[in-house]
Amino acid sequence: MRIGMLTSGGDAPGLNAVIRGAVLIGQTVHGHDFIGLRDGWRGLIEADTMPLGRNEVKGISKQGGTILGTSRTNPFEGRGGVDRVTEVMTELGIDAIIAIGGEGTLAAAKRLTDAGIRIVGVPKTVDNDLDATDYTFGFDTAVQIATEAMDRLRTTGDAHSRCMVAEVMGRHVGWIALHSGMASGAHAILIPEQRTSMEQIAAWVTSAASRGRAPLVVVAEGFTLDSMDDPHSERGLDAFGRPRLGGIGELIAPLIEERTGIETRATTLGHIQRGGTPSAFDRVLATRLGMAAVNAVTNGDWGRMVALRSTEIVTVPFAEALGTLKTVPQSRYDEAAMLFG
Ligand SMILES: Nc1ncnc2c1ncn2[C@@H]1O[C@H](COP(=O)(O)OP(=O)(O)OP(=O)(O)O)[C@@H](O)[C@H]1O
Ligand SMILES: O=P(O)(O)OC[C@H]1O[C@](O)(CO)[C@@H](O)[C@@H]1O
Ligand SMILES: [Mg+2]
Repeated sequence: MRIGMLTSGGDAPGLNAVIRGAVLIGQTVHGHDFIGLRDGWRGLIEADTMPLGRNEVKGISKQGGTILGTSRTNPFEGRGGVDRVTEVMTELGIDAIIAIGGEGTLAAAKRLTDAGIRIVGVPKTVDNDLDATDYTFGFDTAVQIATEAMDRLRTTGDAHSRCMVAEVMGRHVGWIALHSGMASGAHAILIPEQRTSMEQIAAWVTSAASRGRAPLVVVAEGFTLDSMDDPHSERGLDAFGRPRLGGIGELIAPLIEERTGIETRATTLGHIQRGGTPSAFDRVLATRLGMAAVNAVTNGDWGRMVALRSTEIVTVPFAEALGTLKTVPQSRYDEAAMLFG
């Protein structure tokens, strides 16, 4: 079979390991050949391709980013649509597509599969918010990067007896904040799932400072104070028309200072969390997902994505992956909150 492969949506460390795992197992075990579709669905709609063989995937599992490029192109907009996708696949001799992306990419893949296009999905998001898989690759790396940054913020905070606010990614869910905050011993972790008042945050900060600690507050970009209607956004809209988040840390830092009298500084980690070399865990998970995606293509498991369940890689229907987001359960937040202040 000739398999077209694309990466779509925000990048995540491990994308290249998926690509390598798929190409190696696909060529050596199943005799498939591969063609790279550049910049997500755009490459499919515009028939913009690149060679994708053993040579192209040599040594790439430790590289961040994606050798295929990515975009937030909607395959149904502009020149796109089912007829155009079918036309390009016929023209390029593509029998099936492996689409690697988050819930948006998989929603587009589902619509195309429902119309008869042969697609298998690979879940991707640093936010770890896809319900059908226990973990997504990229999350472990993002948590590691964020934890290292917080360890550094704590030493400079200690030196100046300041409160440090660290903003991490997490549009809808607080997994990165919860894990990096727990790992670094944060005095408060603020996540999208839990609206919190400034009074409560100030109380945690004051409590930590009263024991001689320099307070560390970890906040996910999608967190909302109980006084806010929507997550903080000051950077316009993304290519899909959604508010770009970021800046909540800078917003709450002066409010903490005002209420506690403790000098407070904010740092936004931003895309540093998504860049650079993936952790060993993410490389292994991504490689296994890539290999499993090719097995799914070989079996004709169209409309399904590969997923991690416990230690096994399984396949689940797109619909299951798209149902609900995997939010931080109340019990996990309560457990972490016992250590706040
Ligand atoms: N329901 C949908 N139907 C068709 N296309 C969609 C749908 N939802 C999203 N898309 C398209 O898929 C693209 C990728 O989705 P999105 O930008 O949300 O990234 P993602 O794959 O979810 O990854 P990320 O984790 O970065 O959000 C969108 O920019 C949009 O063009
Ligand atoms: O800056 P970009 O590429 O639009 O991505 C930002 C978004 O991507 C994510 O990292 C993953 O979906 C979100 O946490 C964040 O809102
Ligand atoms: Mg998305």
